[in-house]
Amino acid sequence: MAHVNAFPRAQGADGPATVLAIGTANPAHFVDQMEYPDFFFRITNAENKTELKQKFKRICENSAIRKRHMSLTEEILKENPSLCAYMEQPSFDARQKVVLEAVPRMAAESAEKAIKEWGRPTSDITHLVFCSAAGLDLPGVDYRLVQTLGLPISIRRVMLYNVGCHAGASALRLVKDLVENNKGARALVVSSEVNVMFFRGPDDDHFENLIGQALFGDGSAALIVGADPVEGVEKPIYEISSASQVMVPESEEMVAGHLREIGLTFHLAKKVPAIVGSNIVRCLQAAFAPMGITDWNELFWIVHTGGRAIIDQVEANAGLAPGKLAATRHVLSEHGNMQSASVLFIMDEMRKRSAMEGHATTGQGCQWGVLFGFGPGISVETVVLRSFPI
Ligand SMILES: CC(=O)CC(=O)SCCNC(=O)CCNC(=O)[C@H](O)C(C)(C)COP(=O)(O)OP(=O)(O)OC[C@H]1O[C@@H](n2cnc3c(N)ncnc32)[C@H](O)[C@@H]1OP(=O)(O)O
Repeated sequence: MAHVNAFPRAQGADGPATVLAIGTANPAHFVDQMEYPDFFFRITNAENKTELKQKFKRICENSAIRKRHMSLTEEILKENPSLCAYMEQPSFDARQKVVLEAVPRMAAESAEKAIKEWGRPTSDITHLVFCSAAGLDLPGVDYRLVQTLGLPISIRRVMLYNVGCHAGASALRLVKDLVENNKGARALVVSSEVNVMFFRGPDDDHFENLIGQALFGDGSAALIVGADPVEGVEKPIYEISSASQVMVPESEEMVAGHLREIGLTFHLAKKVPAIVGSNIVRCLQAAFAPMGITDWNELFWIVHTGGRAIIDQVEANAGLAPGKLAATRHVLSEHGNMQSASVLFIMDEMRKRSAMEGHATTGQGCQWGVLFGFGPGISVETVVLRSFPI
């Protein structure tokens, strides 16, 4: 009988996990946030709900969102009236049809961009982490990506499916463990999100549905992550220095989603922004105790674009100077809430604007940074990043 020592033991990397490339993609179609209330109430045959429309309009105006990219075009919505109903008609099949085309297409596009920036052959990719909150299909989008991108069939795949908005940060936490414990590993991390599962018409008694209709947009982001970058070949962007997760006590139904024949119904409590805000300093203290950092303005910041009020609460509770959340607010404005992809988009925006503004590091001149992912329950992911010189 073979002894257990006959199996090769994984050897750890020397250094920490490092982001080596980032790519993003969105559907070409987008909606102007100021024009959206007229479109939304027209396409859902709800123009008689004038008071509700006025309130929706105010929320769109206060959302700090300029535009959102969407897979759902007017043509698709007209062809599938069940998507425009509130909850009267089963619509799961119609939703799945859009999801099954859009999610892998955007995923492949963002991954191709990341691989191109990275500059090494796809045969060097050893792990694939894929996350999405949209739809279910087997084999999953991870499998399809291996085929489309020509990745090795021996690639080690992990799916983070229907985790929620914090999954982009969860993927960073997971990939840190994967690449630091497998010497030479190179992981492709892909998030691809569409808001197709929960698009629906308005209802007088369910205002939180309309909050969601005002916030979410579609997008995909991909990263290449590995430890010990090869000098002269790979260009490090951020080190993933630590990653932790916490469940906010007694928050089970604060943010919740339930998948039914009518698609995904969700619950958003009014106090979500306040609760997220009141937990921020505790998470920062735990994450930055090893470095002795207590001034949160010393950090560069990446915050999930849950909604303008959530970002405001984080800013106020951490006592941040104006401009600290500029990259986050820019992604909110241009894309809305792209669920798990949002924080990965902000990582990209942060390094690009750092270079454009002439900063010394990829973190707007700061050495250390924090990335916050928020999701259902209320789950909070805190990731400590270290920038690199530009
Ligand atoms: C945890 C995560 O972050 C994970 C996720 O991504 S899930 C999505 C999380 N996002 C949210 O929960 C949205 C947070 N909210 C916001 O960002 C802002 O409220 C907004 C941009 C949507 C609107 O901005 P605003 O107009 O300044 O907000 P505010 O004045 O508080 O609310 C406007 C109205 O909506 C109502 N409202 C706000 N949130 C509501 C909710 N969750 N459910 C029902 N009604 C709500 C308010 O009661 C208010 O109604 P009245 O005008 O009748 O008083």
